[in-house]
Amino acid sequence: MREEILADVHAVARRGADVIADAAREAVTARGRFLLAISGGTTPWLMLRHLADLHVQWSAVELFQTDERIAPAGHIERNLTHLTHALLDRVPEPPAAVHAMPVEMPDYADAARRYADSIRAVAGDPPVFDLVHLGLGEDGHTASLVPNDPVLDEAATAVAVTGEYGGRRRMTLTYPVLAHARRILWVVTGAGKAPMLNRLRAGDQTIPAGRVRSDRALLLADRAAGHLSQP
Ligand SMILES: O=C1O[C@H](COP(=O)(O)O)[C@@H](O)[C@H](O)[C@H]1O
Repeated sequence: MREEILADVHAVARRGADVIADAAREAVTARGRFLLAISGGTTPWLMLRHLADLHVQWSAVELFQTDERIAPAGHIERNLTHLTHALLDRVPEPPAAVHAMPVEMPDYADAARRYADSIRAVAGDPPVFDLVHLGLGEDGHTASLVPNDPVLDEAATAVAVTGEYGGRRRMTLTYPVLAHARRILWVVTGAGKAPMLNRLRAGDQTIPAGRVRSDRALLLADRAAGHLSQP
């Protein structure tokens, strides 16, 4: 995994936006479209605000979600709510498509199947995203690949639903999809992430994030998260 340790959250957000915009230009030039999956939590939104200001051919971008909390439309805990405010409300033209995880459907298993179908229809089988953005939880989770959940062993499907985690069930992309991505962009900030980030960098497969393929990955971290622990 390549890595860049930057001064602070603002530098990470700006660099993350630049990396995504560059990847978009490259993908659009090479293949006429850019397939992007964005994670949730709290870290991505500053980066996406910067991204909205950069030159990207949005009409060639298909946007997917890496994970989503099962909650009503517009709920503050929904990643889509923040994605909308940070990016979709700000871009000069709408993306070609925004593929929101259908977490309002009553049958979660059916919802996951439908999302997997829509990914396959756009990104192929196995699906290949141009860029998947990932964050890192303080417990080592990434996307909603959360500790001690059967979702970690899902190899047969691109999308799965977790048990309750932090008060909500969640829908998530699974490891096989992440493994086929052309690029993975890790964006990790804050001192609270330092212990897990060190384990991720060490390739510790006992944490969920450590099981994501690392050879096509770029890590952007601020100094607070990215300082190396003493041996
Ligand atoms: O719950 C989640 O947490 C992780 C980490 O979020 P962060 O804001 O601490 O970076 C995130 O990557 C994931 O998508 C999200 O649902």
